[in-house]
Amino acid sequence: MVKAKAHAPGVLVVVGLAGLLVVAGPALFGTYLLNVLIQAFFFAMVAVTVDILWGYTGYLTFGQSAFFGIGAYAAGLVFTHGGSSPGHVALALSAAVAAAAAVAALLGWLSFYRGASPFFATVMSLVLPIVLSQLILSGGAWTGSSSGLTGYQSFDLSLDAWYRIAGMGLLLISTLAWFFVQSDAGRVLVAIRDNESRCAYLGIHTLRVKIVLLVAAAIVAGIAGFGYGSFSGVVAPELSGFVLGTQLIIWVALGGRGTLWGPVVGALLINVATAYLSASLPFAWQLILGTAFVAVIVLLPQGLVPLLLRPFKPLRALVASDMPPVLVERAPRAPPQAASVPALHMQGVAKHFGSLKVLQGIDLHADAGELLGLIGPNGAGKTTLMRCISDGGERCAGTVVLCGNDVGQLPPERCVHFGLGRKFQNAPIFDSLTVAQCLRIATTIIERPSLIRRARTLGLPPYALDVVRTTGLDQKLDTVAKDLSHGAQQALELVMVLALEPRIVLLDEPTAGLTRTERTQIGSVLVALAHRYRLCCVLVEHDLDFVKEVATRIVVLHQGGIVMQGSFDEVVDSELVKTIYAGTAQADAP
Ligand SMILES: Nc1ncnc2c1ncn2[C@@H]1O[C@H](COP(=O)(O)OP(=O)(O)OP(=O)(O)O)[C@@H](O)[C@H]1O
Repeated sequence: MVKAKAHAPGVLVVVGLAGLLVVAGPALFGTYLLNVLIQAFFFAMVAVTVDILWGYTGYLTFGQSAFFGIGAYAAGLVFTHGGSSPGHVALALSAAVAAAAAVAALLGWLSFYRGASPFFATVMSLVLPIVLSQLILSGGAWTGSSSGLTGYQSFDLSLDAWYRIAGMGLLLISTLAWFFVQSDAGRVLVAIRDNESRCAYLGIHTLRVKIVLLVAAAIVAGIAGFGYGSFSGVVAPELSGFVLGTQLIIWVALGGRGTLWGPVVGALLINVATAYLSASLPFAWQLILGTAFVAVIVLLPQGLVPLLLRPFKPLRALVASDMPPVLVERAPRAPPQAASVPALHMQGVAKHFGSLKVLQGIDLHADAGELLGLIGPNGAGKTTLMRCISDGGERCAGTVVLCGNDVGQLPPERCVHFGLGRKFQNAPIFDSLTVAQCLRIATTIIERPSLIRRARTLGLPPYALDVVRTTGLDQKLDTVAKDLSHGAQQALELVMVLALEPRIVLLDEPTAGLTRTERTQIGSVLVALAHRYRLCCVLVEHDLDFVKEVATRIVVLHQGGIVMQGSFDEVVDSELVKTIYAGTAQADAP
């Protein structure tokens, strides 16, 4: 069983100091500043959610203000039209949470469907606050229309108590968010931001992850809005509008996207500065703010907080330990299918792009322990065939059965659960992650990642561990993946595929760009995978010498059809294959 690693205790010191400031605040600040800070605390909670969605997951959203507005209006409406008894408070809070969650689930479902671009999701997030503001404006006396709702009673609390509640709430949310983004689950978000389609081929249901995250972020924003509406005794359509949604993004960008500290500092600083300066500089203040935003984006794309914290970089280790995990061997799970079930069975598979027929009538069968070399001239359809095997949505006709499971129209993440692993030609490894973190992401479907911790050990099946050791990756676990040599990146990509414990492995030109030594290493790894560990490997390769060394059977693809199968000698001695490679064969060759 993998044990979890606690974060360095330094973070507790930071949290303790912030907690002291929250407790001592009422003795230090005047009434006006306390009022401003309480409101800023509620806004900062939402800014933290924007940072998790945008900074860590790559989803630029203008819609978090809508959830804040939903929470604020839940308080305003219930307290105005019902009352402020404990039952009404519970009703308002439940309404804030339930409505924010429901709207977020709907928005996520509409925004993150398969094939939707990030730009589309951002546009959808822009639409939500606009629609919600219009609904509030058309609510008449019930919602207070453009004037909003004012003067309702909520909790009977002193200013000091509000300050401490809001401050502690912000501290709690920021601390939980910090543990989350540092955890193994938090690394999954970064992987989605870096390369979402690669995550799908590691079996991660990215759409589900994003929807769940959006719902959680909406609930936090809804609770913050409820707090704001209860404290201020005023709610207005602007609280759910897209201007606030844009301001949230500005606060996050100014403070430092993807840092968590940055959005909190950005939100507090700008809200306090606005409260003091907007009165004395009513016309210039927005201009100053806009200019500062542009200047930071251009000159300090990382934001202000990373710049301010740079001198303290050596102390970072006290707050977050980046020690790589210890690699351990993990016994592979028993395959759910009997050994007699073929690893791959394809029948009548076809693919066309408009009128261009790229694959036609492909019938292919491969068993466990086979190493199939798929060869053919450029444009023969080899990569397209790989895509049809690994993604049910790719082919236009025919069936693909993986380890006894018909893939139907299922997306890649579901095919992975049938035992499929696909290694891409250009190793699209996650840029911001280290080797160890990439490997951890690759084990997501085997070991559910913790939401608050990083595991201290990393379990890999024996064949994956063999590759790690023979290629020296175990010495580079804390190296950022994009800084590896091409050969090491290819090896990492292969280990990530093997960490899934696949029964069938697709490899697209695994030797491209490798040195002779690396090529030999990969060759022996593939032979061991097929013969010793009984995996079925399908290899697309232009290097015929390499294919000869490793493949047990050769399949020749030409103009979208399989024209020949057999041993290497049978294939290379064939007149048909010679003509194909000489470029004179016809599409209707046998
Ligand atoms: N998205 C696409 N839209 C239109 N045509 C495409 C698309 N993808 C591939 N093709 C065409 O399909 C044919 C087969 O392409 P594919 O990449 O599968 O060949 P290949 O055998 O892998 O070639 P190579 O060895 O050069 O990688 C080519 O003619 C290619 O131009």
